[in-house]
Amino acid sequence: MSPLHELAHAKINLYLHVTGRRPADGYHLLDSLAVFAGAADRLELTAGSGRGGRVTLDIRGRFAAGLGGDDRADNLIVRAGAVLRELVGADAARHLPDVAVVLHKELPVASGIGGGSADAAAALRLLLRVWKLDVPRAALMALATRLGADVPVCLDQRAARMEGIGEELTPAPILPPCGMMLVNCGESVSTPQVFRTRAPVFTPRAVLPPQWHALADMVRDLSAQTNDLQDAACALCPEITTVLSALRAAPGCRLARMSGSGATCFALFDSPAAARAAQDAVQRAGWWVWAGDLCRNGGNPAVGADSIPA
Ligand SMILES: C[C@@](CO)(OP(=O)(O)O)[C@H](O)COP(=O)(O)OP(=O)(O)OC[C@H]1O[C@@H](n2ccc(N)nc2=O)[C@H](O)[C@@H]1O
Ligand SMILES: Nc1ncnc2c1ncn2[C@@H]1O[C@H](COP(=O)(O)OP(=O)(O)O)[C@@H](O)[C@H]1O
Repeated sequence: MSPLHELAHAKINLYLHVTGRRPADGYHLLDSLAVFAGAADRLELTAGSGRGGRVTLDIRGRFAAGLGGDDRADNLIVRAGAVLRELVGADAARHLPDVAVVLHKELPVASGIGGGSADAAAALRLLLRVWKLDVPRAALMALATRLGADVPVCLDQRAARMEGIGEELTPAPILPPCGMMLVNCGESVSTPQVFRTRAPVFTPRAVLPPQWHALADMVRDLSAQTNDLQDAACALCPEITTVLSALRAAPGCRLARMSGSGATCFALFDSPAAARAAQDAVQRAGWWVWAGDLCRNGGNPAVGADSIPA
């Protein structure tokens, strides 16, 4: 059988408000607009002849070393296989084909763009296909949430508003044409540490229109919103401030901000071409720079339906 392929796109938080805390576990409640950039990891899955639904993983690509070590059990791709086997039950899992996955890791690790979550979601999409499973959408979303708060939004890879801890998804405003640049300085930032370091204040949820017709409208609204984790991340990793200054000085930049808990920052431009044209002005030694378009309309209509077709 020839390999199946999936792209795991970078998730960008255009704004991120911390609106409260969950009493049960202290997790922070968020209001965030997540969009997906063309930048992506690539997954390749080949089914083997063995049975039992085992998932083996080989990691290659620019950021493979960031996921070092030979023990793959903790990798979100392998864990996606484990939660799906658990869902179908031990008896049925015995008959599932073993699979070999190759992850081409092209997104920086632990960098606020949800690469691990996107990989987990891509693995779920591939496993549902190769194992011919028909899982109702609600069950799939619950399973994705167990893997991480960002995994549900990565299943569809469609722009969405995220609330709760990320698992409450509603459609995003229709986005205007624009281009995006992403810059990561090479330092990973710890998400729990950023949450711990932030000032203990909350921001109300944003008011969003159903559509932004032009980039200027979206930039005007986003300018009134914030990433509430940015100051804490800059305090922990001062180079983020340098990245933001470089993006703001780039020709054609309309807005620059950090994504998620950092350290990756994004900038918006009038078009993908304008973003690409500004790339050289921003590039510094050791920085990862990507420029291009957003994913539009989502890449996975199969998981947009009520259930996953076999
Ligand atoms: C901040 C966001 C925004 O999209 O993105 P990233 O920076 O990860 O891309 C996410 O909410 C990241 O969610 P997730 O990826 O599940 O975070 P994890 O690494 O599992 O969280 C690690 C720790 O951060 C804290 N945490 C995380 C999420 C949240 N809503 N409240 C929290 O308090 C908790 O202490 C948790 O144990
Ligand atoms: N396939 C994977 N890709 C990236 N990180 C992974 C993966 N599997 C497990 N992880 C772990 O998940 C953590 C968060 O990674 P990632 O999703 O890249 O962060 P972020 O959401 O901040 O961009 C990392 O500390 C990493 O060790």
